[in-house]
Amino acid sequence: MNQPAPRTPDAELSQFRVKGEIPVPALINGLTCAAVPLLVFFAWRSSGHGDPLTSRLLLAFAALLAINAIVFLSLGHKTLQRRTFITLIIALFTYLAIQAVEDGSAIIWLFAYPPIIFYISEARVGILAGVGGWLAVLFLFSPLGDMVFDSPYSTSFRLSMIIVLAFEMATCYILDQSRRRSKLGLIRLAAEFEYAAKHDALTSLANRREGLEQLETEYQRYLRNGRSFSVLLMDIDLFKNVNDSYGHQAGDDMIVLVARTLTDQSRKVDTIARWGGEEFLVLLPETALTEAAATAERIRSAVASQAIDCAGKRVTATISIGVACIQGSESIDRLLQRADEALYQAKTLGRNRVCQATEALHQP
Ligand SMILES: Nc1nc2c(ncn2[C@@H]2O[C@H](COP(=O)(O)OP(=O)(O)OP(=O)(O)O)[C@@H](O)[C@H]2O)c(=O)[nH]1
Repeated sequence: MNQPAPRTPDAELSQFRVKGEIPVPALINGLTCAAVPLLVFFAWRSSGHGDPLTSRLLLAFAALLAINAIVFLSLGHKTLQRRTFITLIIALFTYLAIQAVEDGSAIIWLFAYPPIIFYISEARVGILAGVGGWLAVLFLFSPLGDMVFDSPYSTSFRLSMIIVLAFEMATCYILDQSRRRSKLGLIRLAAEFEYAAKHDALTSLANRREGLEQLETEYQRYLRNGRSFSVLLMDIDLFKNVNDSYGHQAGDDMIVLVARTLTDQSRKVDTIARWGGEEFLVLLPETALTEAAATAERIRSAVASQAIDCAGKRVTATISIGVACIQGSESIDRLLQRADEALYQAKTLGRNRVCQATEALHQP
């Protein structure tokens, strides 16, 4: 009965955006806008330094980043945009490091890599890409890397770079985890608020507002496809006596017991709502009057067979039910009014019974 509020798995975090958060595609486009002129500038400098290969490659990276942004703006494919961007920046940073572009100072741009990679990827990918990048730099600066690439970096620069990069990776990871946890907390809070707004706190059934919403949805479906639906309006008999004789807590227990019985006796497609204090409404989609009356009878009999325990005493309850099936072009209000009239009839006929709102007697 006490269903928890819906939970959001970590993997689905990226599908939600909290207010104020920069969307990943927008961040990538922004970084692209900043990177393209920078790359063109450094390409121009490399050309001036007599390094046409680096110049051409930097221009190629600039062009590919721009194309990636244009493809995203035309197709809107977020995953393609993100993966292409990650691939391009990994290739770019690798080239900057290995070729010691700008007399080796271009490797400092590597510090931009961890915050970007953690922000735009899932946590797992961020860790893999971050640690992978750091290990690649470690290899480049190792004696083995020296043999392969012959880098010009000094020993003290290598040492500082490796340590500071590891420090930055760890800091980015911690901050990113904190950001993700905060976001998850906000999403869960929003889900709990939404759940509380639609459900009754005592029984966890839909509340009256949610019941009316479902009724409206079913009504619109009926207007479209003509498939009738029915409602059961029910009320616990002489409930005031339970409160007066056994206390308010016993009354609450009785309400919970009836709610649980209704849930057990209904289909998954039915909506069960706590309509008022000791009043409930069951919405039966695609159900005619005869079928609805049979369901009501089954519910009535199930409730009558249950009891709550009050200080060792078995206290039973009965309910009266009014059944109505939508007809013609009547409104929801009119349908509920007919169900209410049938419920009133069940009460006046002696309670613990089901009464149908017959079409002949109750034309809209
Ligand atoms: N324990 C408890 N009592 C409630 C709750 N909501 C409403 N009630 C009580 O339910 C009682 C409803 O009583 P009435 O409307 O007079 O009807 P009844 O005694 O059920 O009699 P009939 O409907 O004519 O069979 C009132 O005493 C309300 O105080 C609730 O959430 N918990």
